[in-house]
Amino acid sequence: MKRPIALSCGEPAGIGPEIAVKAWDALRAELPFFWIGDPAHLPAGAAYELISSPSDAHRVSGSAMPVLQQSFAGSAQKGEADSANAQGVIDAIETGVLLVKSGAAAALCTAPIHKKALQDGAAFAYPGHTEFLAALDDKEDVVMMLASEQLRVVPATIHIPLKDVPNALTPQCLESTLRITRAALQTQFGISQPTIAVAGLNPHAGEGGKMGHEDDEVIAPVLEKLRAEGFILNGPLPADTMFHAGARAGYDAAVCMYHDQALIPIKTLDFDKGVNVTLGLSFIRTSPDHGTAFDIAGQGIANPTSLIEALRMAARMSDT
Ligand SMILES: NC(=O)c1ccc[n+]([C@@H]2O[C@H](COP(=O)([O-])OP(=O)(O)OC[C@H]3O[C@@H](n4cnc5c(N)ncnc54)[C@H](O)[C@@H]3O)[C@@H](O)[C@H]2O)c1
Ligand SMILES: N[C@H](C(=O)O)[C@H](O)COP(=O)(O)O
Repeated sequence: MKRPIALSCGEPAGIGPEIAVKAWDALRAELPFFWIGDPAHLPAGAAYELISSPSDAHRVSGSAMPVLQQSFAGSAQKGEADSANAQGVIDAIETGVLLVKSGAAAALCTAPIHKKALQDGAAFAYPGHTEFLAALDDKEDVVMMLASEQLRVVPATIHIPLKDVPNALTPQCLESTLRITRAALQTQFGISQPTIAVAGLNPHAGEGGKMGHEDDEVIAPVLEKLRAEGFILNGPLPADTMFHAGARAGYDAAVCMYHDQALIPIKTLDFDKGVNVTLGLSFIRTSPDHGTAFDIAGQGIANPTSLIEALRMAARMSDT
């Protein structure tokens, strides 16, 4: 019997609860998951049933969304985070991690959190799930990949101000990112000899040093070192010509130098079906590629497709 996937509820004031119910309705006959959250945050009339253990998810899933109750101290006014809920949001993620690490759940999928709300309400010390999960899993280096059928992208630096990117782009950071990315392409995506395109940092990949030196002095030497180990790497490439269809046909994943250099192309190409997957953890974790969408929360119009694809990817990657 397939082990269920744990879905943490994310920010109650966001669209997480409503897309969870929509995802359950779409996947009820395909894959089992249980939602870690407070049923009071679900849309009125949602079909749910409380469970006491992940092993109950199968029995329930065909007719109702299985819910593992998580308590919250605040209200859940859609569209406006209540900082009193911050600890409950964090606890739901930690419960999911415990259950996946114990083997009770096959993988963890996380609904969107509102990072500032967690920082304000619970002094959350992490920029996002990725860094928090790495700490919970005692992993120094993990990688955030955004993946869809059209493109896989990895930013070498994530949730830091743009002005801090050049200093954060150390040879160690880039080498670790490339090693984790290649290993995941081989083991999780079944590509034995993956080709990875690597973006430059500067316009025109530095134009031979005329527009910056990181491309020639930091990025290129790392690529040379790894090519000597058998990595198939293209770059450093001018980022503005890496993502058209013809370019994408030439590689299996693109490693970029900072958050938006990676996320703009995939969210432009495939916002509805993009999935965020964390590589380098001891367990499988995926999430939708979007956030809490406060501007539409509670209107019942949120698109569940990215969450559905995130749950499907978690199931595929965990062979559940
Ligand atoms: N995986 C995550 O936990 C995650 C991912 C991205 C952003 N965030 C957080 O979410 C908060 C808001 O971020 P943001 O405004 O930059 O991005 P966002 O994705 O929440 O919203 C951007 C725009 O896309 C729309 N949108 C997003 N998801 C949608 C969906 N499923 N269906 C229909 N429309 C959708 C929103 O209505 C909004 O107009 C921030 O706190 C951010 O840190 C969390
Ligand atoms: N950076 C991602 C995005 O913009 O879609 C998202 O915030 C993921 O962050 P975490 O999974 O680390 O919360």
